[in-house]
Amino acid sequence: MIHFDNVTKVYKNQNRPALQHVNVAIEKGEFIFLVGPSGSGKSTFLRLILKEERPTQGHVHVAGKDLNRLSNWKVPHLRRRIGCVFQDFRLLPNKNVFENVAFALEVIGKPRRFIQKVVPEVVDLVGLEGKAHRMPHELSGGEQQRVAIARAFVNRPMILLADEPTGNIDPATSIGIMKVLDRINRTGTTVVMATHDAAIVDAFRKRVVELEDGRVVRDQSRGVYGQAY
Ligand SMILES: Nc1ncnc2c1ncn2[C@@H]1O[C@H](COP(=O)(O)OP(=O)(O)OP(=O)(O)O)[C@@H](O)[C@H]1O
Repeated sequence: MIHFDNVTKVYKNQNRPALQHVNVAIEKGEFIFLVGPSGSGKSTFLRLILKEERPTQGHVHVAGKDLNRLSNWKVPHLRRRIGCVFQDFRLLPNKNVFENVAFALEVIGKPRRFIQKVVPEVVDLVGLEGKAHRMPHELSGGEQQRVAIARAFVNRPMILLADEPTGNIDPATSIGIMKVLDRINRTGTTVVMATHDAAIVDAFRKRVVELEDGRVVRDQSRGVYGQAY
C-alpha cells in the first residue's frame, strides 16, 4: 500500500537530510507506529505519502502509484483517499460535531442524503453517540479528537495518517483514542501513526518503525517504544 524505495529527502538550504535511504513497505491493512526523537523525520515521512513533499532521491509508491510520476492534477484525488489526524484536532469552531464531519463530504460533492446517512454512523463508530449537536468547545480534548478521526474516516480512506494524535490528551483518554484508531484499522484501513507516546506503543504492540537522524534504525513487528533487549 505504501512503499518507500531508497528515499532520501533533503530540504532546501539544509545540509543534513531529513530522511536518508529509507526502505519501508507497508501492506494494506497494517498498523504502524512511527517513532523516533524530535526531528528524526517522522512528519517528513507522512508528508511524502501525501505528496506534500517530493523525495530528493528514491521513490514513494502509494496504492501502486509512483508519486514522482503522479501528475499534479491527480494529487487531490490521492489526498482524498488518505485521511489525516493531527495533534491539534483542527475542527471548525463554528460547526457542531455533525457539521464538522459532514463538511468533509460536502467539499467533495457528496449528496445530502448520503451525508445524512453516513455521518451518524461514523459519529457512533468513534464513540460520540448522542453528541452530534455539541459544538467543539462543549467537548473534551479526547472527544474533539474523536470528531477529527470521524472527519478523517467518513470518506472511508484507504490510509489514515495520524501525527501525534494523543499528544494533547491525557493518558487515560489516549487509550480510548487509540482504540478508535484500532477499530478503524480493523475495517481494512492502513494506519500510520507518528507518536512519542511510549505507553500507547507499549500497550498496543503493533509494528514499530523507528527513525533516528532520518534513518530507519528499527522495524519490528509487535514492537515496543524503546528498544527491547
Ligand atoms: N519545511 C522544512 N524545511 C527545512 N527543514 C525542514 C522542514 N521540515 C522539516 N525540516 C527538518 O527536517 C528534519 C526532520 O523533521 P521532521 O519534522 O520530519 O521530524 P519529526 O520526527 O516529525 O519531528 P517532531 O517529532 O518534532 O515532529 C529536521 O531536522 C527539521 O528541522
